[in-house]
Amino acid sequence: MTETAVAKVDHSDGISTSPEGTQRTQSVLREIRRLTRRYRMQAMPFAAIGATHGIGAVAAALDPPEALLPVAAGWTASAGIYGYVHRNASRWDRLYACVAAGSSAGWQAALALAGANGVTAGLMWAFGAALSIPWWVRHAEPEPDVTAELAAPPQPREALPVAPGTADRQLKLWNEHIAANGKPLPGSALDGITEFAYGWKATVTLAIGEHWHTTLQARKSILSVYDLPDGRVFVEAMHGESVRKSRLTVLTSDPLQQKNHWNGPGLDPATGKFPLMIAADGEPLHFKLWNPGAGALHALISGVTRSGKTKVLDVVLTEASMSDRVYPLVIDGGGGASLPQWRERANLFAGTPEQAREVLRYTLRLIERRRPVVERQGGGSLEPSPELPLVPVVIDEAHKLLMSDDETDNRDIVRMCEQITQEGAKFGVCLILATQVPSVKQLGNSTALRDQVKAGTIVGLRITEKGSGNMIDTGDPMPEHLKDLPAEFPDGSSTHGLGYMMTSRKIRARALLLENPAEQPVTPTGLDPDSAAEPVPALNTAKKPAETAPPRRSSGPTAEDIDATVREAIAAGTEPAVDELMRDTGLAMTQVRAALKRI
Ligand SMILES: Nc1ncnc2c1ncn2[C@@H]1O[C@H](COP(=O)(O)OP(=O)(O)OP(=O)(O)O)[C@@H](O)[C@H]1O
Repeated sequence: MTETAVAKVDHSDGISTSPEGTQRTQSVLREIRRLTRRYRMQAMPFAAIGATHGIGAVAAALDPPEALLPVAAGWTASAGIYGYVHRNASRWDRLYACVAAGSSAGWQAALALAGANGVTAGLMWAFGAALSIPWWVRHAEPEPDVTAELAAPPQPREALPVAPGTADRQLKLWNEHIAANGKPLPGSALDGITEFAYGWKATVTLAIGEHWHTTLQARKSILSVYDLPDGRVFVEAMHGESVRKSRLTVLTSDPLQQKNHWNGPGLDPATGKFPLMIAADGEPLHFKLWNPGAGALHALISGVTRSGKTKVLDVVLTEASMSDRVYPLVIDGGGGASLPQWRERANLFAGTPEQAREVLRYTLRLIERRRPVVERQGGGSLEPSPELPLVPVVIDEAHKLLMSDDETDNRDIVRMCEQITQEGAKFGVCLILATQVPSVKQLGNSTALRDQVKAGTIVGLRITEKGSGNMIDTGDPMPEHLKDLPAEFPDGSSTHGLGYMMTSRKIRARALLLENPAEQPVTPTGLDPDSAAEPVPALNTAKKPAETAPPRRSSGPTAEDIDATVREAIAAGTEPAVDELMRDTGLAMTQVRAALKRI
């Protein structure tokens, strides 16, 4: 017998651990995990009935007054569970939890008095089962068809050699309907076909004289040849290879159709990035907060209402606030209604335009505070660390704060944002904006802001207007316009979070979903001593816009506000020169000039 044929034996207990045995155990464990995940909601009533029975049995076995103890503990637990549901769940769940917790408390007492093995226990199980029915009906999910999945051996995500015959079929179809003369890509070759969990990948090489953009244009024909619905074929550049080559991904099933839940912090301090989206081939796409050695990165997240922008910001803010090297500041352009979960959790939270101005001015002053730090380290850019954290200013509904109209003059906010994006990166300060459309118009018509943000990370979710994706068409052509992203998947579920991240991969992806960021812990992070010396604006005392609204311009600063800001800056040591005052106050040149004249 050869050595490899001998099953490994664990001599400590004599259990055979042959590879087949391990595989079987792993697949049983996987199946148990899958069933637990899938049926956890359905199993909840059984857990509650079992706990009620257990408490009743313990109490019945004890004599008074000790018997009171398990009942008291059970009642407290019932009240606690109800209290938790009351705070966190919908009205239906609250009502259900109220009835269930009340019944459980009643049955605990009944079992304690009448004994836990007789008719009372039977009645209690019958009552519990009846009460479970509305729960099961409400939480019933359509059972996915897993017959094929169960019949086939489990497939790991990474590429596998294709089963004989499968590649032949793909190749035959390609050669007959795509690469033949008179077909969309005559003379093209399909190589290196490999299967993965959701389909197959290959390399396409076009005939001499052709460019891979032609393969991109042939996507619809490829879909038709392989008989697939829209959105299942992706063609990507192979950077560093011949322009004739491209990577083809063909999905036989769509992993984006399911929600992909965020499952724990993933920010890597060595690279400054964390997984934010899952691409159509199941690979993660990373959001970069900073570039090691090159400073902080700005970002733009855009998409129509209900496309999932705020949820993307929730993931970004959770990763930031769980890291000991990030100190996030939050501005909610939606008047505090967009990111309410961050009101208490962010280091600073601005819910009104006036508070937003305060936070932006403060951010500009932090940049100034950090100038000597960069000088002390001899130039370059600051590397985020627990002693010197990255300061991202996250602005949701940024278009509301950046766009001006007849009623509102927000040019000072645009100017401050421009300044932060132009100067902040090397001082570890960045701007992360969320707008409805990735257009320069929504950035207050500031091409400076657009150019800076474009150099960072762009996440484009679904939009509805054609000509608006002008910040997205950078580098390689997009496989599809954001406007063409579907609002619903074929099964009728919404496509929230579906879009593209402008990384080296231009492939459809879906953002990870974090249902409730408030459940995640926050890592206390302090600013570096230079930044910490800057007085923090007292936002809680900031007036609401309604109280400050001047008659003509609802949220622009009044002349008195501007004069007061300029006076304060001069009193704090800023030279009374226009440039210096613009830098320290974030005010526009005309505003500073007018204020200096008035003062
Ligand atoms: N990645 C995702 N996966 C699955 N569902 C998501 C995802 N992102 C968001 N959703 C769901 O979509 C809905 C809308 O999300 P969200 O509030 O983030 O949208 P929005 O673009 O910020 O909308 P608005 O502009 O109206 O604030 C939410 O109910 C959320 O649960």
